[in-house]
Amino acid sequence: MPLKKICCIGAGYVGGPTCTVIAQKCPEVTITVVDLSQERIDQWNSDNLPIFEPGLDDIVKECRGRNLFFSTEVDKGIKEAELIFICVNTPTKNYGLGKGRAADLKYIESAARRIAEVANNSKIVVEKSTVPVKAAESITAILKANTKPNVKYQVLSNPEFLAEGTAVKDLMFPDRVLIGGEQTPEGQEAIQSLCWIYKHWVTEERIITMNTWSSELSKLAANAFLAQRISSINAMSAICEMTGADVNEVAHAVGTDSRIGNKFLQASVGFGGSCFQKDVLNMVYLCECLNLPEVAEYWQQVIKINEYQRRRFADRIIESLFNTVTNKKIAILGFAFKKDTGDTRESSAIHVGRYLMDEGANLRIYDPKVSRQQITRDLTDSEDPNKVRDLVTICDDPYQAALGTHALVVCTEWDEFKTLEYDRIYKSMLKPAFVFDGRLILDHEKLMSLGFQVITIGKRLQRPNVHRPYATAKGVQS
Ligand SMILES: NC(=O)C1=CN([C@@H]2O[C@H](COP(=O)(O)OP(=O)(O)OC[C@H]3O[C@@H](n4cnc5c(N)ncnc54)[C@H](O)[C@@H]3O)[C@@H](O)[C@H]2O)C=CC1
Ligand SMILES: O=C(O)[C@H]1O[C@H](OP(=O)(O)OP(=O)(O)OC[C@H]2O[C@@H](n3ccc(=O)[nH]c3=O)[C@H](O)[C@@H]2O)[C@H](O)[C@@H](O)[C@@H]1O
Repeated sequence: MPLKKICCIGAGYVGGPTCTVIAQKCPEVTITVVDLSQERIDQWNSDNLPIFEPGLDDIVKECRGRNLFFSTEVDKGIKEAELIFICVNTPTKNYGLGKGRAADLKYIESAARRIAEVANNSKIVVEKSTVPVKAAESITAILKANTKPNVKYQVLSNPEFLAEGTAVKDLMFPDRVLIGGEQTPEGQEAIQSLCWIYKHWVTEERIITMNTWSSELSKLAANAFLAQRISSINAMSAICEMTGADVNEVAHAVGTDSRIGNKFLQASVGFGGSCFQKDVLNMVYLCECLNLPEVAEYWQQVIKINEYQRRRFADRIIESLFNTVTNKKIAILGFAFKKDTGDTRESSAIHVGRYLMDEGANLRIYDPKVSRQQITRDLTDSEDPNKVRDLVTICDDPYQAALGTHALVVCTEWDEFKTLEYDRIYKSMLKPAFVFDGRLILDHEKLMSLGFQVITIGKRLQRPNVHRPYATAKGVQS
């Protein structure tokens, strides 16, 4: 049951932090995280880790070179390990059958084929990546079809629930660890081996075991439920803006019902991140394949509302700025998909930025953790490569970003945005100076008292003589 050597294929947002925490909690186990990307591995072996996660640097320093190793020697890592985590990316397919909805399993498959090719003793293979139901069956089929004599495999599903920005905390104190496996003696033995790892720091009642398919579906279901809550509160925010209700008050009232709970009810410019959209689309595709069109449509609506929310927010900016943003300077505060991460995958800031650029706005962008290169890559229009050069300035601080602009747009809820010197910012902006708070994090009363015109999500902030073409155009009294 006790394991000595583990390999993790994929040194990304999941593989890196997960194995770092396992290495810290299981000092008697050696863990090698392997990746095809030399650049990523070099970064993991440097003082500049490839991802920003609060608390991660210290643990990496503690374990690296002791029982935690980062390497590009994929085959060696596989050969030596008794248990292999597959933590490769599973993006939405952008070609062929299921394009735009199905998960692309090519990285999973190539990892499985590599294992089958080089393994010369038995392995437990753990699917940690988020995958469609029955992916473990495909991995098993690939492994078994290529099995060498005396090599046996057990494939487990052990989905990861960490959120970026809180990865270390989530890994140290998980709500639950989920392990799915075959309901056979060999399957149960493999499950117990993986349980042995987690039991180093997770109490037994938080380790849930079940059959493989339930485990795979539970991960998709959890993300779909979370995304659905955000779309539900964002749908409410649209009603609030039209009626005078306040979405924070509604969220509070709804969330105090203990059956509903108060988490994930923060209205916003829309959810981003590499997983919610991908996993809900994956669920939609699964339902379509299972000939469940009504169920597919139900989950598709979660994505539709998210797209609607981003578009609606951008439209409010344009309408409030007297129906045109052409040649206007707009400061974007925050580019990451949420605070405390440098990740921009599917960030709503990208979508809002692109909508405004399509209208000819000049963007001045500031984010404390996202690199210039990343912002440039995210906003580059392949059909018009000069657009970013002409319309985007990336700034080193929020004051520089705000200088000479018509409006500030908060896209990420970074704590530092709450305590900026807004009187100084107001003075440096063109008048009327607008603030669009896409995260409901600012002190709106204070901003209005400084002279700002403030527009936010899910709430109408009234001031006499405030220009509100958005509200009046929709027939609402201001
Ligand atoms: N990012 C997150 O917060 C979470 C992600 N997940 C899931 O975990 C999986 C991984 O996600 P991330 O870590 O964000 O992806 P990522 O893109 O950051 O990392 C994946 C890594 O796998 C490497 N890779 C791909 N194929 C390989 C191969 N055949 N051999 C060796 N290395 C290979 C890539 O070079 C890359 O560095 C996805 O399925 C995702 O849905 C689950 C929970 C949280
Ligand atoms: O499978 C995954 O990848 C992970 O996806 C999410 O984690 P993550 O995307 O890192 O971050 P979240 O905190 O869930 O936020 C996602 C997006 O929703 C937004 N959000 C979140 C909560 C909320 O109330 N309102 C809201 O708009 C965030 O700003 C962010 O853009 C889940 O929370 C994790 O449990 C899961 O493991």
